[in-house]
Amino acid sequence: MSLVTLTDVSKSYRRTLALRPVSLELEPGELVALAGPSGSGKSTLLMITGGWETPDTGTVTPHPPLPDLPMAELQWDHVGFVPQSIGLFDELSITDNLAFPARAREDTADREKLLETLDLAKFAHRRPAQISRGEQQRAAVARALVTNPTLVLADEPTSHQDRAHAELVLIRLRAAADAGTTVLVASHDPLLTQHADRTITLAGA
Ligand SMILES: Nc1ncnc2c1ncn2[C@@H]1O[C@H](COP(=O)(O)OP(=O)(O)OP(=O)(O)O)[C@@H](O)[C@H]1O
Repeated sequence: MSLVTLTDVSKSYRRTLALRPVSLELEPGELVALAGPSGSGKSTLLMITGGWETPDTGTVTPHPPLPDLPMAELQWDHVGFVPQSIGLFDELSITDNLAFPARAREDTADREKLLETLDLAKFAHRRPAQISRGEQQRAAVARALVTNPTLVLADEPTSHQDRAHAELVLIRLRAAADAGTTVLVASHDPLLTQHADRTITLAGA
């Protein structure tokens, strides 16, 4: 039984076709690479999957263990998100940025270990403005994983990483998938295919 079913979802913004109709099933515990040329709709598909954008056509259906609720209501408890824009709280330390999604959860990841795995331990008490863009991006990955979510949607999570740190990010996402989390990663990074179970490629214009 799949975790999420997308059926014929498509989206346009005025005259721009952002996403051609696409159907896909995400299975529990798989890491899926979402590829395709710039502008083919990868971010749009992630936003639709997470319920933050409404498709013009088609449906997004969660299946157990996801609750039968609109996808947008499942963030952060069930759905972790790594946005392209990173989107950390500026006024909170990295540790507190992780504490925020974890606040209502009993079963959360070990935050110290998570930060260590992503080479962030020494930045735990700094605020986002006091660390580099790549470090901020890895903190956004940690935030998405801290609740041990059922589904992670990650938009270009290695775009600000050097090769070694990109590997750390992908290894941690792979570990989440191996532990049962479904992970959908939009990326141009060729390293991703080495860690993914399969690749879905969106057609360009
Ligand atoms: N809010 C918006 N208003 C108008 N057009 C938009 C909006 N969001 C996305 N688009 C357009 O929709 C298309 C798909 O955008 P999207 O960001 O989903 O592509 P992408 O495959 O993620 O691109 P990239 O690889 O460059 O990040 C693009 O042509 C983009 O310009």
